[in-house]
Amino acid sequence: MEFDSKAINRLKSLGRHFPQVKKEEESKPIRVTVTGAAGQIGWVLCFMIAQGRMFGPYQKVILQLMELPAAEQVLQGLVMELKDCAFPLVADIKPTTKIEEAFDQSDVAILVGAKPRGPGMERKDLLNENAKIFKAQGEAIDKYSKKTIKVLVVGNPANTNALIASHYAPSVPKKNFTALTRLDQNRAISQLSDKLKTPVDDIHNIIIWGNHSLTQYPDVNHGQVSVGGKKTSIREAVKDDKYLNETFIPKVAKRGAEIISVMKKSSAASAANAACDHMHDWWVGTKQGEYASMGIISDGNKYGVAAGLIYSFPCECKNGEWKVVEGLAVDEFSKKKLQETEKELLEERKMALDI
Ligand SMILES: NC(=O)c1ccc[n+]([C@@H]2O[C@H](COP(=O)([O-])OP(=O)(O)OC[C@H]3O[C@@H](n4cnc5c(N)ncnc54)[C@H](O)[C@@H]3O)[C@@H](O)[C@H]2O)c1
Ligand SMILES: O=C(O)C[C@H](O)C(=O)O
Repeated sequence: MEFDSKAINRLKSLGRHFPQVKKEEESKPIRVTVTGAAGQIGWVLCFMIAQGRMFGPYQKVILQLMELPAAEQVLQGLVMELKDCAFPLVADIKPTTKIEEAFDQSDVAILVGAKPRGPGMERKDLLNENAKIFKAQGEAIDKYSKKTIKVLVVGNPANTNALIASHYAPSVPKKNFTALTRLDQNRAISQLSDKLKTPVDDIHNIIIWGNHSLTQYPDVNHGQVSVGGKKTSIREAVKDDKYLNETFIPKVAKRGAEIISVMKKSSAASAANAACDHMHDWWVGTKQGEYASMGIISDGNKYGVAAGLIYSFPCECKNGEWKVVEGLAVDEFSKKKLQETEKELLEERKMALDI
C-alpha cells in the first residue's frame, strides 16, 4: 500500500483531516457538476475543488461547469484560468450551458446557480424566482446523473430548493439531497473562538438546527472547548448565558445579512469554503466524535421534526453516508427553537407547492 504523506500533511495543515487512503483506490476521476460556476461563489469553489479541498489529495475530478448563456464568456475565462493552474487533480473540464451535459453521469452536484438576495430581503423571498431552477435541475439529475449522486444545494432558500430538486428526481434516494448550513456552523465556531480567545479547532460540536435562515438555531448546549487537553462545556467556559442566548444566536443567524450590508453582495469565499467542508465530511467521513450540521431529509422520527422537510441536524458521516446524531437532550428553550424553524420550513414547503 502506498501513501503520500506529504499530500496528506499539506491538507492537514489547512485544518482538514484526510484518512490515509490507498492512492490507486482514488485514481478514477469523479464527475462533479457545479452550477453557477462563473458566479461569485462558483468561481472560488472551482479552484477549491481543483486543489483537493473537497475530495482529498488524490481524488481526480472532471469538472462539469454549468452557466447561463449570458455568463458563457466569463465561464470561458474561468476554464482558461483553471487550465493555467495545471492542477494535477483536474482530469478534464467541461463548460456548458446545456443542462443535459452539465448533469451527465454526475457523481456529485453542487447547485450554486441561483439569484442571491439583496439588502432588506429574506432568503425565502427568492423562492419565486429560484424554485424553477431547482425543478429543472432535479429533473435533469433524475434523467442524466448517476443514481448514487450526492447533491449539495447552496442556492437560496437552500433547504427548500433541495426539497424541490429531490421532489423532481424521484429515481434518486431522498437521502442524496442535502442543503448547506455548514456556513452557519463555521460562523458560530468563529464567534465562540473570538469570545473565548481560543483557536477554532479547539471548539467542537456546535450544532445548527433547521433552516438556513433567520429562524435557524445555533445550539451550543452539546458543544465543548478543549483547554489543555481537557474538554469543558461551552456554557461552562463562556459563563454568560445571556450572551449565548441573546447575542450569539442572532449574531450567527443574521451574519449573512450583515455581510450583505457591508459588502453590498452576499458571502462568497466563506460559502464556497463551507460547501467544501460539507461535501468533504460526507465524502471522506467526519472525525471521530465530531458533528457536522447538514440540511438532510427528515424521516419524522428525529427530535420531533416533521417528515419530508430538509432540516439541518447534527450528523456523523462514514463510508459516504450521513447519520443523524440521536439521543441529545433538548431543553425547553431548544425545543421552542427547533419548532420555530420547523414551522418556517413547513411554510416554505407550502409556498413551493403553490408555486
Ligand atoms: N447556503 C448558503 O450558505 C449560501 C451562502 C451564500 C450564498 N448562497 C446563495 O447561493 C446563490 C449564489 O450566490 P452567488 O453570490 O454566487 O450569486 P451570483 O449571482 O454571483 O452567481 C450566481 C450564478 O449562477 C448563474 N445561474 C443562475 N441561474 C442558473 C441556472 N439555472 N443554471 C446555471 N447557472 C445559473 C448566474 O449566471 C450566476 O453566474 C444565491 O442564491 C445565494 O443566496 C447560499
Ligand atoms: O445571506 C445570504 O443571503 C447569503 C447566504 O445565505 C449567507 O448566509 O451568507
